[in-house]
Amino acid sequence: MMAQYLQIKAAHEGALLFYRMGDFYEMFFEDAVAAAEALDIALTKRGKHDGEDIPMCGVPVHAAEGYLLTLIRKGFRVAVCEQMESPAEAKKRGYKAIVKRDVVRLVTPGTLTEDSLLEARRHNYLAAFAEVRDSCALAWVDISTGAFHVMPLPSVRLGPELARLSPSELIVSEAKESELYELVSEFGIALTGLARSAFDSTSAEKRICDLFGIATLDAFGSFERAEVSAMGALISYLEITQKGKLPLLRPPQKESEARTVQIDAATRRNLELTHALGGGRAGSLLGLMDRTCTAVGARLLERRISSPSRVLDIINDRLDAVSFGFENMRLTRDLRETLRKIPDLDRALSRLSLDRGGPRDLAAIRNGLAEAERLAELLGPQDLTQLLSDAVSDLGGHTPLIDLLDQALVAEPPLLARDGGFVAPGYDAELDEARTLRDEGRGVIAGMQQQFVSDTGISSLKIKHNNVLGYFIETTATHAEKMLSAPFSETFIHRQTTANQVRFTTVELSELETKILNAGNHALEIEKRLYERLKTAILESATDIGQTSAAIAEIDLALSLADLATAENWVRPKVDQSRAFHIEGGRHPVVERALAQQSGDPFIANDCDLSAESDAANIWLLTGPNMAGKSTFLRQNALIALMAQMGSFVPASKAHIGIVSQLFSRVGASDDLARGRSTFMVEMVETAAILNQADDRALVILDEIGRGTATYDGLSIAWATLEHLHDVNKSRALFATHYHEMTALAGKLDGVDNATVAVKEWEGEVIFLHEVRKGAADRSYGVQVAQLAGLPDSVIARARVVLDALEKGEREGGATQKTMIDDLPLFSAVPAPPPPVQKTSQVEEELALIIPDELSPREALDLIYKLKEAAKS
Ligand SMILES: Nc1ncnc2c1ncn2[C@@H]1O[C@H](COP(=O)(O)OP(=O)(O)OP(=O)(O)O)[C@@H](O)[C@H]1O
Repeated sequence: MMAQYLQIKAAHEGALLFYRMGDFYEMFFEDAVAAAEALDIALTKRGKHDGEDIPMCGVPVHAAEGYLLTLIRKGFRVAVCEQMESPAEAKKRGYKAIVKRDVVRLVTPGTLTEDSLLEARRHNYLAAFAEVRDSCALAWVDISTGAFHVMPLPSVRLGPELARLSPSELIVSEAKESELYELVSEFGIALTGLARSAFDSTSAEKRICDLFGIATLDAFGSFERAEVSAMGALISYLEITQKGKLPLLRPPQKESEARTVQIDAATRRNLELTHALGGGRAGSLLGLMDRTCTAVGARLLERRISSPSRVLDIINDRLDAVSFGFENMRLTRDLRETLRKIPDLDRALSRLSLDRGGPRDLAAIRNGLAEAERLAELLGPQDLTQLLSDAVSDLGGHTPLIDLLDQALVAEPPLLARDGGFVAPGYDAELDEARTLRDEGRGVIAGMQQQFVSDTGISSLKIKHNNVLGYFIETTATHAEKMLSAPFSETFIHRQTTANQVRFTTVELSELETKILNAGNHALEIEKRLYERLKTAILESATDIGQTSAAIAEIDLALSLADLATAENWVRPKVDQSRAFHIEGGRHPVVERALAQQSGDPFIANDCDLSAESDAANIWLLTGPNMAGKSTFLRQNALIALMAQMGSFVPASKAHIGIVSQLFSRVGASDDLARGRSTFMVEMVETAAILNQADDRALVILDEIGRGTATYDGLSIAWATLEHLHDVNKSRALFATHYHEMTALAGKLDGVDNATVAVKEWEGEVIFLHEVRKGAADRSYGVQVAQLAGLPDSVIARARVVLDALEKGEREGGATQKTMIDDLPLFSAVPAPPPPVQKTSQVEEELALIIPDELSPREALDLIYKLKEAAKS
């Protein structure tokens, strides 16, 4: 057996081998050591190899999925090796024959299909990046849904695309593995190197044609060599991991960077589009916007947020659909009730195609398609928008399949086909008979016993069962003679005589016995056969079911956005080809929700107008105190543009947006120590990317550029950056800064306006109004904010003295500033107040004296009144 293990293991280097032995997957040698640690399970040993103990650990087959998930999350790949025959079959080949085993599947992060291993509301992409001569391409699939896409992609754009798609695994040629390692690991993606041959574009073309059963790739459009190579590599990897059983993929859809808003990785992170800075979905725009009722709808929402469109017709079609839902809220509610009942058709289909499905997947298809027809009935009579009417026409046409599944399946089938019990009674006569025999076997036997009693006249005759004889007829020895002579001896065949009993069988009884014993197995076999038949019927309609599923996703998304817009009081934006950017009463959706939940404070809505003449810039230079709401304002405007272009209503009272082609944001500072970059370096790298790429259709938000270095260096960089954005990039931009000197630029550059976030000063404290107004701020109120944050009073007092001195110095001219600093009163000038002594209150003192166990209920109540009084004074 070890020889077999080692041979299989050698063919699957780099993966943990789950070696099936009966009801367990066992692991040996270093696999066992690694898995035991990763799974926190016991490490034992079994036998010896080369004189050494063999380390071993195992997981039960029925619980294997959970362990698989942990291993995959921890970065392992797992080769699942099954027994290909039963031990009895092996024995037939010889007493010492080893059960045949083979790897049936290689489980990797990008090739998961089980519900328990996947997030229902997120795609799980496997991507491949290929380079052919000077051109490159990226292809990606989600084998759990069949989605398949490809696009040409210059290698410099790989990072942003990986950030957009966030695949679980990326395949590259072995030669590129080390070059891309750093980039890919930054996104937490598993990197897999494949031999160059997997990327060969000539054999790739054949592989794609074979998969889809087409003669030439032209059937799907025209593709560059690099695209073909990337798609071919994906398919060849699927062949390796799925051991030849290929998932049901849709024909590859060609995507183009030119059709979606370009958003780089840093901007995605900063704007917290699909993940909050803390890492999770909660707190992100996606988390806030997701009101979808179906998993397919949720996945579509994530795709839309990650890839807002810049094609006007597409945007308006989507907005029309949301408007329909918005204007027909009652119908929307009814439709959403129906949508909630629709299971994940795509994932059920994919499991069925890979033979990893079960009866519940059959039922999921039946229920989903039936509800889709219901949706079509509700929507059919309406005056629909283009997108919705296209979707509705893809919902129906499944009646024969639904009828078939309806008749064939019970209402709530079990998970596994193995145990049977999913085919409805009355569907198959043979199955019904087999089940009757199995379930009512005792009843049938009892009937037979009755018959024998009346035939023989022996009232004590019984039919019994034991493990040696099976079913037998038993009479007391007194009737032996009668039974053993004609005419009964012709029917009753003697089996055994004991001290007091004689036992017989009959042809009829042994036939019935065989039938009963086999009935269970027979019923299971029939059910398995029917399962295969139903599965085939479904897979034959896979393309249509896929289309229905896509239509469900579109309808769900449009209605969920309508529901959201109604609940959150959002409006339909006007989107056109102009260079307008005019928002009235704009809000930051996530901050607004957080305020409502935490403090109940209202969010202050603000206007923003960056509308620019053709080929000119329009930039707002935003100054204002710390904590006033500058970053929030910047982000909310970027988010509003993005939401409008993904086809959603927006958090504003009015919005007019001329198509934005690129969105850039440089907000907040973060170190990138892992890549050896300081805060300031990261800031400069990101700013450089913006200045090198932004065009006159870009929307740029820059927050406190230059703050990570010395004041004058920072100011100079910020100044020059703003000028470049204005003169060269000509973008629409929002620029927040604490360098008040920069407000002078508004007078010099046509397209620059000053804006500020208002605060009120009251009794030495700042009150944040969060109102954005035209004009410049005079100061930053940093010291007041520091005081709010709880800096020790001594530090605040000292900071005020230093600030006064510095400001005085500045008023009197920069040259004298050094003298002013030298002249700063030393600490002795402002005696530091003694550190505050923690005073114990009267209530606390009294509390300390209480011995609770010695109090009667009455005394305890009196004490509470007393303490409450004391607390008031
Ligand atoms: N329009 C608004 N209405 C209500 N509250 C707001 C608004 N804008 C911001 N806030 C609140 O003020 C807090 C600070 O906002 P923000 O971080 O945008 O300030 P900032 O001016 O960028 O500060 P800093 O200059 O210190 O980075 C937010 O967390 C939010 O709670």
